[in-house]
Amino acid sequence: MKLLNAAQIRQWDAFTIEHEPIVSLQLMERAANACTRWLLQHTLADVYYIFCGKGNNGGDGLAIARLLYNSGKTAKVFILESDAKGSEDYISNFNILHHLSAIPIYQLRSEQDLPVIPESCIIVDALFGTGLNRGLTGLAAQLVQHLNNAQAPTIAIDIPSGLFCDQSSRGQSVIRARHTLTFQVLKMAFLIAENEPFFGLVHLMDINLLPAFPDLVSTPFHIINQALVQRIYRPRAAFAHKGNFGHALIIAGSYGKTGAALLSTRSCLRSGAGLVSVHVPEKSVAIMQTGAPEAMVLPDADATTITRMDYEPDPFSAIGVGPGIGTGIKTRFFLRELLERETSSLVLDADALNIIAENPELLNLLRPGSILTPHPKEFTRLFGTQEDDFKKVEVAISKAMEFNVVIVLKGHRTLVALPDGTGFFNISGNAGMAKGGSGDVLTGMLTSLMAQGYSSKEAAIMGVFLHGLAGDFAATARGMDAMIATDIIEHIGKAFEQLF
Ligand SMILES: NC(=O)C1=CN([C@@H]2O[C@H](COP(=O)(O)OP(=O)(O)OC[C@H]3O[C@@H](n4cnc5c(N)ncnc54)[C@H](OP(=O)(O)O)[C@@H]3O)[C@@H](O)[C@H]2O)[C@H](O)CC1
Ligand SMILES: [K+]
Repeated sequence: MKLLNAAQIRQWDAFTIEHEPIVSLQLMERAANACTRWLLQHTLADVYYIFCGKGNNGGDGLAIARLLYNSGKTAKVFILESDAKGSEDYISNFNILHHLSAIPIYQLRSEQDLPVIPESCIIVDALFGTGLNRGLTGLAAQLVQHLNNAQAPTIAIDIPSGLFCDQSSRGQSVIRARHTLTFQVLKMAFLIAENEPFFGLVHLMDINLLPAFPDLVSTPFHIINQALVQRIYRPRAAFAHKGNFGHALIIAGSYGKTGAALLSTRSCLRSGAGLVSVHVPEKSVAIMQTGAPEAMVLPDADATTITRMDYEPDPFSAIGVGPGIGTGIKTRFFLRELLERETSSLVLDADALNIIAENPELLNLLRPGSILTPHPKEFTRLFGTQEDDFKKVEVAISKAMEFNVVIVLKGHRTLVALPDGTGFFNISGNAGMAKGGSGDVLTGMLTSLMAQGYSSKEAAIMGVFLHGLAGDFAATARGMDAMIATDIIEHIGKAFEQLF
């Protein structure tokens, strides 16, 4: 699914008005109705303090005030005054409300006008939406601070006021909402980690914008959804045999970190590969054969670390390397040797990435189509510090292009950055997965998918989606606090079932 920017969303609005057709005031009414229904269903307050700017976001707020009043609620409206005369639909809604006279309207012209906000009310933030084109200053910034200091919860309409859709809002005055009721589609701002304090829980309000529009525009960003992954997924043929599903190799573990090897191997086994081998330090062999009897074990010559490749890499259709291997000198030599040899595509994770970060020339040895799976800290070690998280997305994509690899930048909204310059955000998964071992599970899954012949793009998109979905099932079964990486593995099967 395409991730549209603010300008494209406004064009979609205009497209719907022209082709449905619907007059824009009615589209605003549709939007306000959706928000009002949500407020009536999900909030218990009997008074709503509705703060409006003078654009269409403010127009939404005025319409919501009227609809809440019609449903028996008390609404008070506060207008952030400015020299602007107001958008057409704002003015229409203002006139309707003015004639109604039952809803008090207060004009905010200076700091003295900022109202005392009772704890028991609900604040509705309809100051600025997708039309924000500069940071908030003056009274607008003071009002935002005033609302953020209030005890009452804030519900933002479309996007928290002051938050830019498509660029960083670092250092800006932004509303901190408990919930955001956003129209039709997610905005990029909601997928970026640094914005977490602002948008709270995001709820999509379907306002029936015409579905034909997104096909008419191009965008570098996409959201990974079930439909996309279903298109990638290839059901297993009934007459297939294990030879049809590739042979995956996991290279992982060191003394005290055999668990990482076990998690990667188990998740690899659970993700469909025909055969799975695992290269571990010699001392880990018994643990691996007991913990993952379906896998074949290639013991390292060294007792406690990965040091040598005493086997030919040719039979393996994909190799995952890194979980728990450490960054010792022999392991570093091993990784260089692996990168220099002609092998199938690699999935590089954890300490493999840390070794590369310390020896950046190794980046030039990466085989095209390899997948790198850094978490934000590993990403910084590899590619330096960026001034904000939007920049991080930009750098991930430019590095994917430069080295012709797929970069999976892990996080709550994992980004799959592709060498063709596009980026795919994953929206499955939950905070219960923010625990040791989750990344090892992803490495195993990606290696398994690559081994089966999925391209690195397909494997990365499908893998992060299934990993998150398995995590969501694990959270349902065990709870976010109690769930562990093994629970994610246990639910990979159920995640696959959603693709049939
Ligand atoms: N697209 C949809 O699905 C629908 C959206 N709706 C709602 O409309 C808003 C977008 O409305 P818009 O009028 O385009 O913009 P805003 O209300 O966000 O902003 C209005 C004007 O405010 C000025 N502005 C921008 N930044 C600042 C600032 N930092 N300080 C002061 N003023 C600012 C700017 O005008 P200028 O002339 O001053 O540049 C904006 O134009 C969307 O978010 C939805 O809530 C529809 O109701 C339904 C469909
Ligand atoms: K808003």
